[in-house]
Amino acid sequence: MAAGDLLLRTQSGLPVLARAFPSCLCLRVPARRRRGAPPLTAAKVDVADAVGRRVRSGGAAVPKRRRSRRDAEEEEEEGLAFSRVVTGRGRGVREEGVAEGEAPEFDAAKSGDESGGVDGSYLSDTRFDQCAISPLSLKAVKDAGYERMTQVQEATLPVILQGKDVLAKAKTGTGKTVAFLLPAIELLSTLPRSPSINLLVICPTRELANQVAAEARKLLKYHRSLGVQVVIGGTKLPQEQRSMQSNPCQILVATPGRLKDHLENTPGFSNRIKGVKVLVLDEADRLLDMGFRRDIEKIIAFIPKERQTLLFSATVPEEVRQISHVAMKRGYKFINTVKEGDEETHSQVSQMYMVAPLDLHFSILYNVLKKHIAEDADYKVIVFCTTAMVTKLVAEVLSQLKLNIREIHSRKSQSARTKVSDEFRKSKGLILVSSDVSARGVDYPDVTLVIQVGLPADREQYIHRLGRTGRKGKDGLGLLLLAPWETYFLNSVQDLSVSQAVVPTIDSSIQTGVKDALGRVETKSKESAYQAWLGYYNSNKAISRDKSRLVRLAEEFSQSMGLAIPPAIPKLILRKMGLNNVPGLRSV
Ligand SMILES: Nc1ncnc2c1ncn2[C@@H]1O[C@H](COP(=O)(O)OP(=O)(O)OP(=O)(O)O)[C@@H](O)[C@H]1O
Repeated sequence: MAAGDLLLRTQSGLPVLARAFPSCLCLRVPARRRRGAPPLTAAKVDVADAVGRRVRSGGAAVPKRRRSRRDAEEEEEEGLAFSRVVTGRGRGVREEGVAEGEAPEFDAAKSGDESGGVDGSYLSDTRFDQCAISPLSLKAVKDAGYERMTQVQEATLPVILQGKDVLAKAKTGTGKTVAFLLPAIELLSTLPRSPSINLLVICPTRELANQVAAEARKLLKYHRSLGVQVVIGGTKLPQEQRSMQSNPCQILVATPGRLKDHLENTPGFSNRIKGVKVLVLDEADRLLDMGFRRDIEKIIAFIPKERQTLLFSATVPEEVRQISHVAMKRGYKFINTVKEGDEETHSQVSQMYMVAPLDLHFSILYNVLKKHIAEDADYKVIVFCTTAMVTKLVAEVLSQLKLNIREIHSRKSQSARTKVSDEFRKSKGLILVSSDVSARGVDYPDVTLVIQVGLPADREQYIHRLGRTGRKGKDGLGLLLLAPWETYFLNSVQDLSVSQAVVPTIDSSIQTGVKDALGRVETKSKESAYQAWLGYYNSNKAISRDKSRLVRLAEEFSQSMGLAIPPAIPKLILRKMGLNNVPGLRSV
């Protein structure tokens, strides 16, 4: 342990190594918040009690496109789909023992040793060459550099090979993709060659679909008769149609919206899909939640009942188990590799939250990023924001502050998204400002810090976003930045090891820098961000109940961007949000 390192004890009692800032005098042991403990009281940092609240999805101008042609992901980010609601699933929480002045500063340095502190606990003792897979797959697995199976791979492979339906839960970054692809490819390799689609993998985002296809290509390296294709929104439909016609592949990876498009508009496609023997819902809980569920049900109606179905995710809320029969046979097997009493997040990822009024958020964000960059030359950060337009704004402000920023969200063209995603995967010394398009599944190696600004959509989204760091047993850091009125969210993560950090002292140079940067950002970006912010928080049941409070909070957000008065919003958008005639909102 290096000088200056301190041993933190997480809520689960596991020691986590953290290197404290020299300035951090009082580092306390984060206490475990227990289920059933009383609710959080006031925020413990010395900050003014701001008002406000944040909601899911906000929308600037709404383009006229048919719903069926769009991914639910896209709609949410544009504020059209308000079905997915931010909830702090109150379990009654007490914030234990974090007294004023006692919370540690956010430790912006990567915890663990220089190598990233790889621990092998996500791996099992079983080697791939010890299991019943074909020599062709084994060769490909070796070429990919995989020797031992991960725990979820070891647990699911034999069951899937037996032909059973499986619902599998395993922590983020522990190899779920190979866990479903490998046995499915084994099955496919025994089938006679045909132009049918035999394996259909559905993913909630385009980046994830591309990534799953890339992993499949690795595993198919020596299975020369099998091929994989991707169909995702944001690309040219006729091009995909032509490519499927000229080279029909047995494996199809798709996002739901585009898949439906092909079912409705591509001749012969619904026949090809009748050949599906294995259906995979990756990020199953997301695909079965209200945002996607109807699309998934429609798609499933086209697929033969006689099939094997595999549902994978790092989070499987009880509701998902209840409705899993939508996709699976009743006798399915639930394989949960998260041990009883263990947390759904990784113990080697230090999780902190900070509470501060909105008008400090840009400065805090800048401060934390600067410190992290100074501490870690190989920094690689993802900053998650609530909506596409808020993401754009935050990226613009941070770019103005001369940080090395890339931006990704649903309003970017697919080619720009793919370019940024590929670059971020390969790079270090980069900050990705992202909406929830990067929240699930995407495997960017060596992310050193994940910052979540504002209320995550729900507990699951918090876990998945955090899961972009600490993959494959490596160390990581997570920071959740909330306004005082957002702390109710902590109730829903009270069983995770999330500790409070004090708000750092923001010196005047940071404040001035942020103010100037905001001054250089176009008013249009701020207007769009305001509108999106309003839409997002308006979709939060708890907040939208009190419209005058919502309006007040939106005004606070508008002020935090340096606007003197909140922007006017097109009448049509206000009507779509159900906010027409709400006092305090201006319309055009
Ligand atoms: N047996 C293995 N040994 C070493 N690395 C592996 C093994 N299997 C998969 N990996 C690698 O582990 C990383 C994480 O895998 P993957 O993205 O499938 O995780 P995941 O569990 O699906 O994560 P998430 O919950 O975030 O979607 C990938 O880079 C993958 O190539």
